Amino acid sequence: MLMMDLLKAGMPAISGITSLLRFTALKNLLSVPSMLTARLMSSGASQPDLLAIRDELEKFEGGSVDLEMDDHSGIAVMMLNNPKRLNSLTGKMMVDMANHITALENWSLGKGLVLVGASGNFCSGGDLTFVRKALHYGEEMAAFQHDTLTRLLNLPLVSVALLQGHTLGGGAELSTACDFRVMSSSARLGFVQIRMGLTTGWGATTRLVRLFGRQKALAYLTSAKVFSAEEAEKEGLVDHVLSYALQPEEELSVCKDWLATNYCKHDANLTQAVKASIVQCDLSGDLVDSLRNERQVFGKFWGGPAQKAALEAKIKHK
Ligand SMILES: CC[C@@H](C(=O)O)C(=O)SCCNC(=O)CCNC(=O)[C@H](O)C(C)(C)COP(=O)(O)OP(=O)(O)OC[C@H]1O[C@@H](n2cnc3c(N)ncnc32)[C@H](O)[C@@H]1OP(=O)(O)O
Repeated sequence: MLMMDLLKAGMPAISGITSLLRFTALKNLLSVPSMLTARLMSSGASQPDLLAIRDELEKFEGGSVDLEMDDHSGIAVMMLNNPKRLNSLTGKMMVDMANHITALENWSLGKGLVLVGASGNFCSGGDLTFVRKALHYGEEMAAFQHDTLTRLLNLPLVSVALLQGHTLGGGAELSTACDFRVMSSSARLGFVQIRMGLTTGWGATTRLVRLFGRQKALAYLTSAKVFSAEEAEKEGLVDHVLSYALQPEEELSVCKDWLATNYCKHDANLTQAVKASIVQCDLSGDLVDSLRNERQVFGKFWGGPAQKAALEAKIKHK
């Protein structure tokens, strides 16, 4: 879908070089089957009905995901915005993110993307208010998130997650769907799903094995260790730690510069071509099979006794 179609679909007017996209109900945006869906169809597996799932998820309101696309620098910022709940994701935020990724897939001037949370926190996972109401809907939510985050990973842009404050559970999963991770020196990062009576719901098992190998993936997911920035850098979990105490907005600006000066300094067409070639090399049936298996396992635990006990216990992942 082209930018013109987005405008027709009801986006606010674009002013100057910055395209500020805040929209909630672009129902047509997901009508183009994504690469992942197309592969599921061609592999003959039963196809998740992403449009129906999107309509269900949209009912779980709260927060937003906002997108700013700067045509001049070619760098976009996608912000998770649910700060009172440390930017944990509601169903509506998942739908917002999916819609924005469609816009980014069609951004011809784009080179890079920063994924960040509002007010100094990246994301503390699924919004537990949403989670409690959606205990019947685990595999469907997982299918939707797998599609969205595979599309994020495969964007023709160089992406970086800026990890500030808390990056926990699903938040840590989101960070693995970006090409790079930059971490604030005081931030914390942990794959705490097992403490919540769960396996990964948003595809991080598959991505962690591909990124760091099976041994590290096993260690992160079974220990539920919450890493400091220093520990995360030593592990290779993050690519860069911001060295001095800055305000969250200053860190965003430093992170954008880090991305722009290192990986987005060349022509947009070329940058996109390099990323698209890498995605092409990386695509294999294994990814689809692995994600399908991952969400079937997740579906067995979601809504089960261990998750319910964890929700009762109101655990803090310190
Ligand atoms: C479905 C995805 C699933 C997955 O597959 O991975 C998950 O992500 S499950 C969720 C995993 N995340 C959690 O379990 C986070 C639990 N919260 C904590 O551990 C702590 O809140 C914290 C993140 C360590 C922060 O502690 P602290 O600095 O002491 O702040 P507060 O605890 O007072 O938090 C402030 C405020 O935010 C609310 N909050 C935090 N996380 C969530 C969340 N995931 N969902 C909803 N709300 C969240 C917290 O309840 C506080 O609100 P108030 O109580 O109203 O002040």
